[in-house]
Amino acid sequence: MEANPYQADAEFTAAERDSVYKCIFKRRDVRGQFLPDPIPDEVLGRILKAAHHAPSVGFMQPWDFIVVRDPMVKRKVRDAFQTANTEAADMFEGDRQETYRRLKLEGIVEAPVGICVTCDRERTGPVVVGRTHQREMDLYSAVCAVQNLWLAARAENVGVGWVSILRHADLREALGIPASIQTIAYLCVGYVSHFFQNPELEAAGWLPRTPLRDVVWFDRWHGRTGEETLLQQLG
Ligand SMILES: Cc1cc2c(cc1C)N(C[C@H](O)[C@H](O)[C@H](O)COP(=O)(O)O)c1[nH]c(=O)[nH]c(=O)c1N2
Repeated sequence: MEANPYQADAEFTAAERDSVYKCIFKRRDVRGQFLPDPIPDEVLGRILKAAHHAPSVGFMQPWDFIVVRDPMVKRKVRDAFQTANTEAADMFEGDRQETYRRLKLEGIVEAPVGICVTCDRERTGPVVVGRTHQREMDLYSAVCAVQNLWLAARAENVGVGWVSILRHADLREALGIPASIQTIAYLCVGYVSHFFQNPELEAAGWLPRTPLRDVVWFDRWHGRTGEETLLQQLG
C-alpha cells in the first residue's frame, strides 16, 4: 500500500501562525551587534536545512552554502568590502554621502560565521522547468534560500546581515569559488547583543518604510475602487 502523500499536522494553530509573523516582523539586518559566541552545530544545521528547503525553479536547488569561519578569509572579504564601500560612498552626493559614510554596513569580521550562498546555473543541465523563458529564475531561487535562512536564523535568535557591497570577483577570489559559479549573498551570521526594533536605514533617516497601501493595487489600470474592506486592512 502506498504511503499517504498528504501532510500530517498540516494546519497551523493561531499560536503557530503568530510565531511565523513574529519571526517575519522581528527579523532585522544585523551589522554591528554580533557577539563572538559560537553557534552550536545543531543550530547552524537547522538553519542550513531551512535554507535548503526553499522553493526553487524546476526543483533545481541551485545553491551551495559556503560556511566561513577562518578569520583570514573573513579579513579578505572585509578588505574587499572596504574597497567597494569607498567606491560606493563616492556615488552619493553631498549630505547623502556624509550620511552614507557614517552607516555601518557589515559585520564581516565580528560575526563568528560567514555564509556565502552561491548559484550553480548549470546544476541540472541547460533546460530547466520554469526557467525556459525567464533565465534569471535560478538566481531568484537562491535568493529564496537566503530568505529562508534569514528567517530560520531569527527564530533561533541568531542575527544575519547581508553584505552586497562587494565585487563578485573579489568574493569568489576570497572564498576560492570558481568563475562558473555565481555568488548570490555573503551573510554575516551570529548571536547578537540585541535586535533593533526598526530597520537601521529607517532609524538613520535614510528612507522610511513605504505604507503598504501605497504598493497594493487592484484592477488592471491600477485602480483602488471596489476593494474598500481590504484597503481598510492595509492601514
Ligand atoms: C539583496 C540585499 C542586499 C543587501 C541588504 C538586503 C538585501 C535584501 N542589506 C540589508 C538592508 O539594508 C535591509 O534589509 C533593509 O535596510 C531593511 O532592514 P531590515 O532587514 O528589515 O532590518 C544590506 N545591509 C547592509 O548593511 N549592507 C549591505 O550590503 C546590504 N545588502
